[in-house]
Amino acid sequence: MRLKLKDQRVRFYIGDIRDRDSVDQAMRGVDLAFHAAALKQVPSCEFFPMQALLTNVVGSHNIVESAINHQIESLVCLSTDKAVLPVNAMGMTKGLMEKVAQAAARGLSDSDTKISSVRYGNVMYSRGSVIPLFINQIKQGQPLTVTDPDMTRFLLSLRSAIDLVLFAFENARQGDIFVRKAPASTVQDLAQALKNLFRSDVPIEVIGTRHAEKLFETLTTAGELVRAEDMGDYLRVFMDDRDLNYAKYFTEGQQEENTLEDYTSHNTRRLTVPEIEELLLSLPDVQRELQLAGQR
Ligand SMILES: O=c1ccn([C@@H]2O[C@H](COP(=O)(O)OP(=O)(O)O[C@H]3O[C@H](CO)[C@@H](O)[C@H](O)[C@H]3O)[C@@H](O)[C@H]2O)c(=O)[nH]1
Repeated sequence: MRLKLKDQRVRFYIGDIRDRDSVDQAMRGVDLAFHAAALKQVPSCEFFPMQALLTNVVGSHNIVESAINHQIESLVCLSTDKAVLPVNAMGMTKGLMEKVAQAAARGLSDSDTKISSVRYGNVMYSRGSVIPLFINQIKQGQPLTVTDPDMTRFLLSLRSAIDLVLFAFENARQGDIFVRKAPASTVQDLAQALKNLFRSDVPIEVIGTRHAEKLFETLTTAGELVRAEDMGDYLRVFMDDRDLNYAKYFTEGQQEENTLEDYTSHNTRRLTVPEIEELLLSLPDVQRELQLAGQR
C-alpha cells in the first residue's frame, strides 16, 4: 500500500490491534479514528472463534481505551448486520465490539471522545464476497454456486458504506449506533442479474447454506427501533443509557416495543432483477469486468 499510494499524508505502522502498545503508537496526535480492523469472514471465524474474539473484541477494546486515553475527538467502530441477533462467531464478536464501545461511552461525557458504531449490510464486490466469485465463475464458464436461492442480503456500494462512516463522524452523540438503510435482493436474483449483464448462459447450481449462515439478516431489532431516530437514509439508535437500577425499569418500561417489527433483509425493499443490474452497473469494479469481457 505504501508503494502504491506514495502519499506524504499517509503514515504506515506495523502493529496489531491485539497489542495495546502498537495501538497507542498509532493513536498519538490523532483527531478522528475509524476502526475497521476485523476478522470478518464468516466461515473462518467459525473454525477459529478464539482468534475472532481476540481481534474483534480484545483488539476493539484496545482501540476504544487508547482513543479515550489520547483524548481523540471521535472514534467510529465499523460493525455489521451480522452483529444483530448473531448466530455465527463473526457476528457474535462484532456484537460484543458494539457492547464494548457502548460500555465505554456510558462512562464518558459529551466533551470526551465521542464513541459510536455503524452497521451496514453486504458491501458489493468486497474482497472474498459473492459478486467477484460469481463473476469469476461466469468468466470460467462454470455453474454459479448459489447457497439458497431465497436467501436475502442488504446490498450497498462501498461509497454508501463510506458515507455512513462520515455521517457518523458528523452526527455522533455518545454511544450512538448508526444504520444505513438499504434495499435487499435474493441470491438467486443477484446471480441472474450478473448472468444477464455478462450475457452468460452458465447454469445456476444450488449448493446449500454454509456454516452458520442466516436466511436473512437483521439491521435493527424492534427493541432498538423504539429508541431510534429516522434520519432519512440513516437511522440513529440511541444508546440505552439507563443505569443498573432495575427498580426504575418497571415504571419506565417501553410498551411500544411489541408493535414494531425487526428491520430485516426480508422486509426491506426487495430489488428486482433489472434494479440489481442497474446497481451493479454503477460499480467501477463491475464496469471494468464487463469491459474486459467485451460487454461494454
Ligand atoms: O458461493 C457462494 C457464496 C455465497 N453465496 C451467498 O451470497 C450471499 C453473500 O455471501 P458473501 O458475499 O460471502 O457475504 P456474507 O457471508 O453475507 O458476509 C459479508 O457481508 C457481511 C455483512 O452482512 C460482512 O459483515 C461480512 O464481512 C462479509 O463477508 C449469502 O447469502 C451467501 O449464502 C452464494 O450463494 N454462493
